Amino acid sequence: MNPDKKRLRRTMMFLNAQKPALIKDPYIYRPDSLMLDLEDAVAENQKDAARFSLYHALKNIDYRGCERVVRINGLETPFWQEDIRCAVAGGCDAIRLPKTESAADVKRVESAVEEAEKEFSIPEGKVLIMAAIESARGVMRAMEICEASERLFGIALSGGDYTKDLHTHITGTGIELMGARQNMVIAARATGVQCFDTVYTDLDNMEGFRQDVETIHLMGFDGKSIVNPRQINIVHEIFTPSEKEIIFSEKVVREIDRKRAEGIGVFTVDGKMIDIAFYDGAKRTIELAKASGVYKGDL
Ligand SMILES: CC(C)(COP(=O)(O)OP(=O)(O)OC[C@H]1O[C@@H](n2cnc3c(N)ncnc32)[C@H](O)[C@@H]1OP(=O)(O)O)[C@@H](O)C(=O)NCCC(=O)NCCSC(=O)C[C@@](O)(CC(=O)O)C(=O)O
Ligand SMILES: [Mg+2]
Repeated sequence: MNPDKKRLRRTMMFLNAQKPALIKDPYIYRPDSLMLDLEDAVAENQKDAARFSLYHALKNIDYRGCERVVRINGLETPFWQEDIRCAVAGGCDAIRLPKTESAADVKRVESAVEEAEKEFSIPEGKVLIMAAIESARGVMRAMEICEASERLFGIALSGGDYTKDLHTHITGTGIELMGARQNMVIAARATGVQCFDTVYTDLDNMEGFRQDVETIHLMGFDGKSIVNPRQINIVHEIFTPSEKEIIFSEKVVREIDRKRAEGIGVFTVDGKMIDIAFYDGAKRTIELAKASGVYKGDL
């Protein structure tokens, strides 16, 4: 398995691949992933120019550890195959397929990526895939989409197009996204891939943004698509375990190991009932703290 499938992706920041001012140094904001967009941020008559900038940016800029995902145009357009060739030739880490509706959609992208890897002598399996789900049909097929390819690391909800398909709109309350969010995060967990929430476009409403991120964090998402560097710190703060959570998780892991050796199954830590069911969650918190660079312990 490509180890990058499981990498940390709290923030996945969109930027227009055509705009030199945006693509020249976005790593300075330290998002976990960059999503260089060839789709909706690029006007129809600018697709060639955007691909040209994208290729040169991927070839020449050191993005200093930020993952480089390229959002290609949809399969219903004449652009997507050339988008994949340019992205793979440039050395991207992953392809984001918009408007995914079925496993067959993912497989078409998988074949094109395989061909491009051969054509440009890229090691086989290097380029990963993520699928954005932007319709009711896609949400209902989330599980088959998650299982469509060994290269697929995750699925992402795209709320703008999805709510349009649902005959509603983004309200800021999250009510209109509830069913899709729940269905997608369950499908992702059931199949062992990651799950990402949609963008929040009301850029000046930071309190609303914080509430939105807190909600999706509690729902079990791995991270969020974002559109602006001002959104990064809030997502990282909420998705990075706090010192208190890390210390408690360490105690839980150590106590479960100790008590298990003594033949004791249920006990308390800091006044809270603990048994084996808490082990994996505590371990996950420690792994997340390590991946986020905030772990100082020795577990
Ligand atoms: C919104 C705005 C124009 C505001 O610009 P402003 O300049 O007013 O912002 P400021 O805050 O003033 O910027 C302060 C400094 O940060 C720099 N800076 C800003 N944004 C940056 C960035 N993204 N990357 C790097 N740098 C950035 C800026 O250059 C400045 O640098 P400097 O001048 O040096 O100080 C800008 O953010 C932006 O373009 N965002 C990305 C938009 C985009 O790609 N949309 C398509 C994807 S969504 C979609 O398609 C819907 C979806 O498909 C979604 C789904 O799939 O989930 C669905 O269906 O829902
Ligand atoms: Mg969209």
